[in-house]
Amino acid sequence: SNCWGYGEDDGPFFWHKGYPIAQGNRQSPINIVTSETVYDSSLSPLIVSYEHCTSISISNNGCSVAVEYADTEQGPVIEGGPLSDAYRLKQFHFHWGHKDYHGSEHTVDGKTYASELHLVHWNTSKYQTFREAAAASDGLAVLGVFLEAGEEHQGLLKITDALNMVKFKGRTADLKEFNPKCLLPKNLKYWTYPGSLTTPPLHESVIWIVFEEPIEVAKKQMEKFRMLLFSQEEEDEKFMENNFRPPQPLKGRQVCASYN
Ligand SMILES: CN[C@H]1CN(c2cccc(OC)c2)S(=O)(=O)c2sc(S(N)(=O)=O)cc21
Ligand SMILES: [Zn+2]
Repeated sequence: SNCWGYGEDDGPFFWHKGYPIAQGNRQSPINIVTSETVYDSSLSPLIVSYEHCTSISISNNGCSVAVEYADTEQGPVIEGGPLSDAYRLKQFHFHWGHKDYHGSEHTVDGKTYASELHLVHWNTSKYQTFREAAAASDGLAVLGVFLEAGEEHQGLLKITDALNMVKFKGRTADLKEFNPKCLLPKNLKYWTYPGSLTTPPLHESVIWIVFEEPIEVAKKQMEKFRMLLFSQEEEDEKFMENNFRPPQPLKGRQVCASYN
């Protein structure tokens, strides 16, 4: 099991002890200062090809809830935008807070959102396995989507209705044919910058693509994430919430905007 977490004695401020890269030069998340982003006209539109979506399962891995995808040639891929290669979807997961006013990892001019969805992809053009890609500087591409409290999100219902089946750490449930395209915002304007995984092992291997427009989810859908547990059955109940890392130093990186 992980020796890191989000508590007072194993949370983000302690991670550097086991993972010195935590104090590296391209750590994530960051606060996106919109006045300092640079419009990059060379950024082509992002191409999201999620047609063949063979989701397998949804699981509580003790730090988040994740939906895993089969690792097949014709799986869901993204390309274009800041990417020089094709990146295949491996899993998506969420980060959220104790209340709706916070919970996202990236912030925008200091604004926090209720939650942040991460769709994790790996570079299948250059690397043979996910593990190999996860340690390479251009190995991963993660799409970040902000969630804010508002109208009920129909596409997310299949996920939020499945959460009671994976309440405890280590639990997995079938979740077939879930196409996450419905979780993307209407407007695919994005910011992009070179960063890292936001949890240990904190590899500096992620090209981040963060959409500006949040999606709306109902308060009762957000509440369902907060009834998940960090703990296993038979352990003291610890509600899974505030599983987000705070913004990290930019260290001179430039954040590019896909739009002017
Ligand atoms: C526990 N969370 C991570 C698990 N993974 C991971 C990555 C690389 C190596 C590895 O073990 C060697 C596991 S992961 O790729 O699924 C991701 S993506 C991600 S985030 N929040 O930056 O999008 C965190 C993690
Ligand atoms: Zn994440």
